[in-house]
Amino acid sequence: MTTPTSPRPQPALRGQNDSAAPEPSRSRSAYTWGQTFARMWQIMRAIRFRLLAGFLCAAAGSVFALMIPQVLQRLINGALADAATATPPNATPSAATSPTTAVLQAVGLVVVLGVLEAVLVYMRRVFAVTPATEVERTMRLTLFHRLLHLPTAFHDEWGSGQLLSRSMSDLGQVRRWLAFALIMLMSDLVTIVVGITLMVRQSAALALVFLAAAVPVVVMSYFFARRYHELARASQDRSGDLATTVEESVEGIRVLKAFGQGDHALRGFSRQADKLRDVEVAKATTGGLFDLMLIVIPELALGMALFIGLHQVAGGAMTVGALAAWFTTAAMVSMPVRMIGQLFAMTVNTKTALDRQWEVLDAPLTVTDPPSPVPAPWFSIDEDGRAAPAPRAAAPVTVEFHDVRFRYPDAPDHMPDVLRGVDLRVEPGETLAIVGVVGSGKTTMLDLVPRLYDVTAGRVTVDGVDVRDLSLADLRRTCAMTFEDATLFSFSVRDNVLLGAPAGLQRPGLPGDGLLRRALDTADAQEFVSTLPRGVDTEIGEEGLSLSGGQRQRLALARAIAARPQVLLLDDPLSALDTRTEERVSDRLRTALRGTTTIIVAHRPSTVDLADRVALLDDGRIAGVGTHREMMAASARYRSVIADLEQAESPQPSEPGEAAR
Ligand SMILES: Nc1ncnc2c1ncn2[C@@H]1O[C@H](COP(=O)(O)OP(=O)(O)OP(=O)(O)O)[C@@H](O)[C@H]1O
Repeated sequence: MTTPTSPRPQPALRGQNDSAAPEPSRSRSAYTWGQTFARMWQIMRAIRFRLLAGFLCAAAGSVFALMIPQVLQRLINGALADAATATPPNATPSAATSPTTAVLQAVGLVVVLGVLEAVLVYMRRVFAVTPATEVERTMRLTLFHRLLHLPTAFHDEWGSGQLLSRSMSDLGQVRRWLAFALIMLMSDLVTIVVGITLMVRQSAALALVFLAAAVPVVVMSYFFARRYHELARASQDRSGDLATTVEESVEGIRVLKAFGQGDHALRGFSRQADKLRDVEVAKATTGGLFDLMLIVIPELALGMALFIGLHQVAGGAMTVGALAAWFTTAAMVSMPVRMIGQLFAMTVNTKTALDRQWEVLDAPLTVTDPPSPVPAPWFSIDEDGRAAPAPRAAAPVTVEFHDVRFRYPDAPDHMPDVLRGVDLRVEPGETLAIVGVVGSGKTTMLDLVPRLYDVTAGRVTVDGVDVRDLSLADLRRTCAMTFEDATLFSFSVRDNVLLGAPAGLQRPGLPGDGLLRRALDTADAQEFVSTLPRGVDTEIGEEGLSLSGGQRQRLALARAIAARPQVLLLDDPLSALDTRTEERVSDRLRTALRGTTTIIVAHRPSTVDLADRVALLDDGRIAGVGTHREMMAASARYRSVIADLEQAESPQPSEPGEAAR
């Protein structure tokens, strides 16, 4: 089992030092060929009969094609030889022995064999393509399912392009291999075995010459496979890195433009593209050389066989028909031998693609359901003892941090733990603000409640229940969160806002419409949403990019409110709003938050006003808790942090409405 060890690839923007930038060096897969394909077989089992039918069609097609030289041999040695030796030029041959009839029969047979081969090739496709596409779909769903369940730490470590290329191009490669290369590989082997058997029957000596050529081919195949596998891996990894760069650059296109970094980004991108091109060229050259050998060596063997064969015919040890049939068969066997190079290369690419799948599928699920989840006491419990979807009416919960330590898995060794013994109790229904200097671990604290990360030591509890003892579904229904970066999806406004709303309230016309209106109203989003072309049914662009930062932030806030959580976690929720909008939203939030236990990360003194109490996070611990007034009076450190926040607060846009894009 392997996991990537490299950091996220360098994006183009960071490409200024690209020449010196570390090359992503993911650890090589430790899967053997046997392991990779035994695992693939488990997935292919469901389609094995259809694949077998495809293979039988392909093999039968090849055998029919191999029959054609046999027809030729009979024709040359039989009717044509008789006609040449026994029939006087002006004699009228009988219908039974007429060479014309024999030729017509032979041509008819060749046509029938050819048509049969064509029909069988078509049937091979019919049998193979649909199941291969099904396997591709199943594998894609499995991968996506895994990605959704892998811990946040996994996504910190892996570039999005790497995951994109694994779920798109790698799986396309697997489909092509299943639908074509695998079946052709097997049917080519059948062609080679049947063809060589026929060649041995026609002339063992000539067949021996042909077979002798197989020795260097096998030796070369071994070295080719090793080298090609390395190059295929490098190529697939580099195209994943390139996809990450494209994705990051497109996402950050405004930053690149605003900072005039377009050319710079292009240079970084071009260096990455050059590296991919170099690998692709090396791959094509290696494959080309192998193909060359696969053509040259059998051709040399055929040349030598022709020389020996002509001697045998001259000496009467072989008929002309047998020699002609031998060569036609040898030519037909040479074709799959040549094809095998390409099919082998496709198989190597597929092994690499599969290994890249297994790496993701084998990445450990570290944040999982406990073996016996505790039913969340704040949900009403149904007759079967399961937590019912609707939360019990107004029952605010406590949230507590007990001696919590936390360290990011990818943190450098010299860095101390982010949290080093955090103790904090948030009372039921209370709104508590966390204040601290930049990078002190405020967001990290929020992340630990819904288990986006698990504590390294200590406990986080909700109403006394360790969050790790709850099922993830219950825990995530209990909490709703807004993030500093307000991510929206390419859905309608309604679907974005009701994303986490209780099940059953997410379709138009249901009571969810009231919930939607209230959530939009609280986040002061109702007015701008009503100006959108289709109101709440307006599809918003990819990641909501067609909205301003302030609009996106308000929709994200509405989404958290509409989830009707017991615990609301707000990471600097008003940062993109202008002063007047912030005041309006703050007023409405104060009412909406009543009865909901809320932790709010405050980067601005005005956000602190929303809170009943404030906790100062300093040096990895809670250095004090109290009302803002108490903290101002009691803690010099708090005063200094607040002073820094006031100073850092940037000038607000003067226009009412929202912050500029
Ligand atoms: N995924 C991660 N992997 C490694 N280190 C991280 C990760 N996320 C955050 N950190 C580090 O952990 C520390 C705390 O980060 P966190 O985002 O919790 O701070 P914060 O107080 O919320 O900062 P800010 O005020 O800027 O929002 C920082 O030093 C940060 O660099």
